[in-house]
Amino acid sequence: MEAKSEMTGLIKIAGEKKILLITASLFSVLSSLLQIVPFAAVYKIIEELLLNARTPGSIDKELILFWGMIAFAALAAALIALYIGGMCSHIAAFNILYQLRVRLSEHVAKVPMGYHTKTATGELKKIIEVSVEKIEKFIAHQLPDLVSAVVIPLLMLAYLFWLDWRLALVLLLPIGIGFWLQARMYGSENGQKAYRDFQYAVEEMNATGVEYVRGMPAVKVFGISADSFLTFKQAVDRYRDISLRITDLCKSSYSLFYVIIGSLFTFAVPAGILLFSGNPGNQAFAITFILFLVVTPSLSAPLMKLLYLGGGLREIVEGNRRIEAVFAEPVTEEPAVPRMPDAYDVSFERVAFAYENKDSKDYKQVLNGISFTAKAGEMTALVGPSGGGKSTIANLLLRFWDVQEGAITIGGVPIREMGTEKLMDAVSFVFQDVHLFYDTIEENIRMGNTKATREEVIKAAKTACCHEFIELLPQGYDTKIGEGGTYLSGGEAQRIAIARALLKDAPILVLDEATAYADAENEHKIQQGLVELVKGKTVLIIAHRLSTIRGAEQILVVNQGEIVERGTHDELRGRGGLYEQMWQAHISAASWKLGAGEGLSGRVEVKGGAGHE
Ligand SMILES: Nc1ncnc2c1ncn2[C@@H]1O[C@H](COP(=O)(O)OP(=O)(O)OP(=O)(O)O)[C@@H](O)[C@H]1O
Repeated sequence: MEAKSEMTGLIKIAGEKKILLITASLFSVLSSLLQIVPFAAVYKIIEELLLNARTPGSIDKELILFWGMIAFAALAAALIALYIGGMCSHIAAFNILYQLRVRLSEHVAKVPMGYHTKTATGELKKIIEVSVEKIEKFIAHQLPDLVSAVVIPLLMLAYLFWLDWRLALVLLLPIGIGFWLQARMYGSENGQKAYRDFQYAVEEMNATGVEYVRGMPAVKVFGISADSFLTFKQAVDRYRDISLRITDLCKSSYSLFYVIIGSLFTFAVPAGILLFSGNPGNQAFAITFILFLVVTPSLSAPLMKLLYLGGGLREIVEGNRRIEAVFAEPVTEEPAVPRMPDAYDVSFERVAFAYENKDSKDYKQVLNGISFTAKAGEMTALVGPSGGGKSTIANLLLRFWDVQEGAITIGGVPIREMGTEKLMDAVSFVFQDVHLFYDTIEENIRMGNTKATREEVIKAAKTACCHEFIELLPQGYDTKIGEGGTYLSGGEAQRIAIARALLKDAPILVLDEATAYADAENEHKIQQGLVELVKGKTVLIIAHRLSTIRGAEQILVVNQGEIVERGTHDELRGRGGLYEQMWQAHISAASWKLGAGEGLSGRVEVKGGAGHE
């Protein structure tokens, strides 16, 4: 049933360019028909030669020349028809490719942001690039080929039946057996599973191979070559095993198919001799028999092609299944009339959330009874051990996923009722992993507010402490990121993200403090940029360095999906709980560092706090 719906999807896609595809198929059939004409011409020539074999002088040379010209003209016309058919199928294919990619992109833009995890993004990239490309190849090349691979043998067989149905019937038998063997093999559950496994094994091997090469620096630095190579090796081993399994499964039916279809004329020979021996004087039969011997080898080629094209078809059916799976991904529910709040307090009310494992359909509970209010104009910090659920809380505010229990509101309006667009207008975020687009620095900053002037972009860049390093780039603000070896450091990229957020100037700000940029100068500059950014906003910050959020109006300690402590820095320190332990750990780690930093509250503080000189 599944395979049927996959084929339906494929036909639906192809149906969008029906006229072009029908034209392509008609020209392909016309070309196939024209390719048969030379055989008829040869038949006529052989007939003329044999009928006058005893008196060569009476051979009608003009007739031979005529049929020779017909054969040539038919071949030339077949080529032209093939060309026109190919053009139509290519135009259809590229249009379908374009529409499919646009529709896929539009759809994934509407699915919840939580869908775009690293694995899903990799998978999506593969679907948009590889699977869609395969459909293009199939429509542009294989569909016309498929039409002619079906039509040519059918026409040839019809012609052979017309010439001599007995001999044609003898040919039909091995063809039937050959295809029955193939259908039995590929149609079996075993065959289909092996084929699916094979595709996954190829993809896994490619992916781990790329990962292995990409991770080479880490592999060398940490001397983990054996481990990282192991994953790749295991993928190659799996590919080898499944290839052997498929070979084992296919070897008899494929060899038989190849031998039978490749030597069709050997079936015609004994039958022909048998029929001829019954009536040795039948010259007309002798001519027909010779023609059978000439035509049957040409019948094998399209039949073999049919088998090869069947393989291509299976591949795109699998690709189409994945495309359909993306379209089946539910989109974020949008309200009919989006509501915009008039205040910007953020409230979580008894929020519970579990991640769904799509493969096993299991749920992993990560948040329970989360309730807090982040007041407008104040900073609320989320701290706590790794894996406690801080990022999940921040992501839920951005509607990466919808909560399963409780509600999240902004100024009293549930975020579901605001709609994605209005929610995105109200919230800016600066994550640890900053994505920079292949565009100029100026445009990368302007993404925060597409209407901003160049002066406003520069002002934001200055506030975010980016201006200096941008000015040093070859073309300043017009430098394209990723071109001519221009790449930014992690710290510089984060400052660009801060400039973007400054330009956007949304009333709510979600910050995931960077942990990676240990270099003191970068860190100091990021902090400076942030001080400006957070002014007057509802700030929700995931803090990894407690010194950054000492001045926060509210600190929430998140552990194992629950808020276990809440208060200001001084209140929490006095309680001697998890926060105090974290603080002690923080200052003993910080005491190893030298230099001064500035907290987000704007207060200058000495790294390491008490006990550090
Ligand atoms: N996309 C996801 N799918 C499934 N589980 C997830 C996903 N993202 C996070 N988790 C799990 O949810 C739990 C909470 O993770 P979360 O990233 O929210 O914690 P965190 O406190 O922000 O951690 P860290 O400080 O290390 O970033 C963890 O057990 C994590 O493995």
